[in-house]
Formats: sequence, C-alpha cells, structure tokens
Amino acid sequence: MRSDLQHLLITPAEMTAIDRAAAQSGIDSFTLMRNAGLAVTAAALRHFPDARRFVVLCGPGNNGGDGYIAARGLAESGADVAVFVLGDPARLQGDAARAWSDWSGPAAPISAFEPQAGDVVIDALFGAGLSRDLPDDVVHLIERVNASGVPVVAIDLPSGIDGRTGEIRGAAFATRHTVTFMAPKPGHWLLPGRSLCGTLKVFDIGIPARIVSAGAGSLRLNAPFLWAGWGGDLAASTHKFKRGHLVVFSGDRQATGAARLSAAAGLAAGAGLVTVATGKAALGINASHLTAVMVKEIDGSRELTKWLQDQRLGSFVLGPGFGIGKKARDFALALCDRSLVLDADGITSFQTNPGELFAALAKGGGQMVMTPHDGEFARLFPEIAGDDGLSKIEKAQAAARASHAVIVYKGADTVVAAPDGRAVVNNNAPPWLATAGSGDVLAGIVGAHLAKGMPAFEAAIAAVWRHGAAGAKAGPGLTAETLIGAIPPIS
Ligand SMILES: NC(=O)C1=CN([C@@H]2O[C@H](COP(=O)(O)OP(=O)(O)OC[C@H]3O[C@@H](n4cnc5c(N)ncnc54)[C@H](OP(=O)(O)O)[C@@H]3O)[C@@H](O)[C@H]2O)[C@@H](O)CC1
Ligand SMILES: Nc1ncnc2c1ncn2[C@@H]1O[C@H](COP(=O)(O)OP(=O)(O)O)[C@@H](O)[C@H]1O
Ligand SMILES: [K+]
Repeated sequence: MRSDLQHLLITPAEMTAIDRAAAQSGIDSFTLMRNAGLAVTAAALRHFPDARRFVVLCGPGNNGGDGYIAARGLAESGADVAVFVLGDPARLQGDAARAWSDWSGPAAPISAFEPQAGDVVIDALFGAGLSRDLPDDVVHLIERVNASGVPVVAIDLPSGIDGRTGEIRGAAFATRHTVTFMAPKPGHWLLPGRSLCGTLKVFDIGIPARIVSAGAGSLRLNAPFLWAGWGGDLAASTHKFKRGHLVVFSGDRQATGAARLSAAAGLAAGAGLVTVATGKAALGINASHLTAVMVKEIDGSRELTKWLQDQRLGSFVLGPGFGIGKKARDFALALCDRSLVLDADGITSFQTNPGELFAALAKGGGQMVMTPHDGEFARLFPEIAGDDGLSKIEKAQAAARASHAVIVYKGADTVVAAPDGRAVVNNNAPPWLATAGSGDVLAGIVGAHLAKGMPAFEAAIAAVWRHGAAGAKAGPGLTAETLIGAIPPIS
C-alpha cells in the first residue's frame, strides 16, 4: 500500500460507509468477512502455537461473524476450540448469520465461560459497532478474563473500546494482539484505547485502495511523508537568513530558562538565527547564559512594534516562562499577523477572554500554532474540553476551527488539528518526555519550522514527530537539555 494509505485513520462511521461502497462496487461482503476471520485464525496460530484451547467469544453483530469464521478456521487447523456467544445466535443477520451457520461446533452462553490455564481468548464480542456502554454481564466477563491473565487476541478492536474516541465503555479487554482491517481506527491510537490493543496488525481484507481512500476523511497517523519536501539537504548556496530567524520571548528575571530552552531547541532544529527578546531586568541573565543565540532588549509593546518592522524576523515563540497577563496578551495580539507559536503562559493569558485572540486571528495575515496541554486547553476552550461526547481528535478540530489556529493538543497521544479539519495523531513519543521543559523544546522546534517558511500545520506535525523521535533517541532519564541534543535532522 502507498504510505498515504498506510497512515490513514478511519472512523467506524467512515468504515461502515466504505463497506457499503465496496458492496455497491460488486465486492462480496461475505468474502471480506471470511478474509477478516481467517486473518485472525492465522494470527492466533502464529502467536500462540502452543495454546491448549482457543476460546472464541462471539457477539451479536459482524464482529461476532468474524469470530465464527476464525473459530472454524482454528478447528479446521486441528486446534481445540470452544465458542461462547452473547445473545441468541438465531437472531444474527446477514453475513454474521451465514458465518454462524457455517460453524458446526457447539456454542455455550458467555456466562458459562471460566478462563483456564492454557486458554487463548479470541475477542469477537464488539468491534466498530459498539454504540453504548457494555451491559453488566459483559463487563463482569471482561473483568474475569483480564484478572485471569489469559492472553486475548481482539478482532478489530478490544471489546469495550470505542473505535471513534478510544474511550472505555464500561470495561475493555487488555489484549496481547489486535487484528484490524484495512486501516486503524482512532480508538487504536488514542488513549486509553492504545494501551489495551497490544500489538496492532492491520490486515488487507481486499477492499480496493481507491475505495478506502475515497471514503477516508482527513485524519492521519503522523509520519514524515506528510511534510515531504520540507526536509532534505540544505542547498549549497543557503545562508542563515534563508534558514529563518526565530525570536523567543523571555520571562522575567526569575523565569528565563524556559525561553532559553525553546531558543536552543529552535537553533538545533534548524533555524538560521535565534534571538531571545528579553526585558531589561532579565537582559544580563539571558546574555550571560547564551552564546550562539542572540539577545535583544524588548521591554514593551512600543519597542516590539518598532522591531517588528524588520521582516526578516520569521517566527516567534511566546509563552514559555513569560508570565501571565496583559503584557503577554499585548505581545500576542501584536504578533497575530506573523508566524507565532503560542505556548504555556501565552495561552493562559487569554483565559478570561479567548474571543479577543480568536478575533485577531480571524482577520488573517498570519499563522498561529498553539500548543496546549490538557490544563491549558481547558482554560482556552472550556466548553469543548467539557464535552464528553467528543474524542480528543474532535476536540482539537473544534478548537482549531474556533480559534483559527493550528492546535497541538499535547499529551501521550498528541493530536494536531488545523482549522480546515486536517488532523493527525502522533504515536512516536515515549513517556519519559513528560519532564519539565519538554514542552518548551517542542515550541522551539515548531518555531524553527515556521521560521524556514513551513505552513503552520506541517510545521506543527513535523515538530511533534521530531520531538518524539528525539525523546526516543535520548532515552529514559532525558532532561530538556539532553532532548535538544537528540533532535534528529528533519526527514
Ligand atoms: N471492512 C471491514 O472493516 C469489515 C469489518 N468486519 C467486522 O464487522 C465489525 C462491525 O460489525 P457491526 O457493525 O455489526 O458491529 P459489531 O461491533 O459487531 O457490534 C454491533 C452489534 O452490537 C450491538 N451493540 C452495540 N453496542 C452494544 C452494547 N454496548 N451492548 C450490547 N450490544 C451492543 C449492536 O446492537 P444495536 O446497537 O444495533 O442494538 C449490534 O447488534 C467490525 O468490527 C469487523 O469485526 C468484517 O466482518 C468484514 C469487513
Ligand atoms: N506520557 C507521555 N508520553 C509521551 N509524551 C508525553 C507524555 N507526557 C507528556 N508528553 C509530551 O511532553 C511534552 C510536555 O509538555 P508540557 O506539558 O508543556 O511540559 P513543560 O511545560 O514542562 O515543558 C509535550 O510535548 C507532551 O506531548
Ligand atoms: K472485538
């Protein structure tokens, strides 16, 4: 498959529409189900050749249908198989009913299942069609299986994970392996879903790529092909101004380190020049700590406005350690028609009147990347943050639309969204990135990308990816300083 197809994320609703389009194009839906079920048979046998018994738990929809096919495949390969069903299989419909009728072995109700040593559970209870919280009997079954420690292979999604949001609907299997079809769903990569999927295998069951890509939205898994053309070798004729001039605003005397981390990260990430703009009180502290990074005294809005006449100043980072208040708001508003990364205190400064910022951005002329973590996101977008019906992706998309900025909604499952609806989920960040100053480093990398002229969305997703890759390279025990040293070349 082409890399742009490999990195699609498809919501359950989109997948349903793709299935329908496949059927309309003449593809036999039972063939797709058979391919799906037999892919699970193969995965189960490959991962657990020594299983004493495969226990297939089959639900009331097509996920259950996949389970009956998998059960038959396992039995035909000579394995010991037991099938337990949720609900009355006589009420199954369509392909699932056919798969059930092809299963010639016994089936007992799920209440009869007691996990035993040597069992391997094939979870075919619910997949993309999970539409509400699980009933109590299923919750108890899942809790029993999880507590028993028997390995679980999930078909499509671990039952209980909402494929759209990654949320747990009452309980969910903690699986060793998940086999999904054609493309991953958001729930495979958003937390907590991601932590319960085990290894994820995406299996091509035969829907043509053109139907899949036509039915997919604008959601992707973050990967370098998404910013292709912005990396690569430098031209021999380049000079530092061509590589871009990044400005980072420093906080006051007692809070200057964060800006220096952003500045150093921006330089390491490829900005040709980096200047820390600082008030007079902190000028000496900044100057004594900086070498390749330059220092410029900027005390108030008047000096800033004058300095901004220099159009070679390519991008700005405002927020790390800056302090919350009017000065941050004034500076940010003065920079709305430039390329600005608004982080930390820069975001929080607009808590009481975010509309002031959004209105300035709506005028256009500039580009902004905002980099909130959960707390900052809730300060600027309280209604979106409080809407439990939305996934993290949908929240980031709604915030980007409302603010006219690219939103980097940080966390272990960072989501980047653009006002036009494009969004990526990032999956290369190790947990040891959760350390003081790590976000300042990210802001500096975004700033370096904006300084070299990258569009805001590409600048943001490339930065999130490089930040994650730097974290993986620096390893556990990294500090913000060692993270900067590990930033890989832009690919
Ligand atoms: N192209 C592909 O990817 C292919 C995908 N395939 C497979 O199809 C799967 C999707 O199948 P699906 O749409 O039938 O949904 P599925 O997950 O079986 O559940 C629906 C049933 O569960 C019920 N139900 C829902 N929530 C419930 C709850 N909390 N508690 C109790 N019941 C609940 C719901 O009831 P209802 O909401 O209608 O009342 C309905 O009866 C997909 O995951 C993959 O495995 C392959 O076969 C072929 C190609
Ligand atoms: N558990 C985690 N796994 C991966 N990345 C994480 C995790 N926790 C935080 N991060 C990343 O680390 C960075 C922390 O940023 P932030 O919360 O602003 O910290 P700080 O203000 O200390 O710099 C973000 O890029 C975030 O996505
Ligand atoms: K499942």
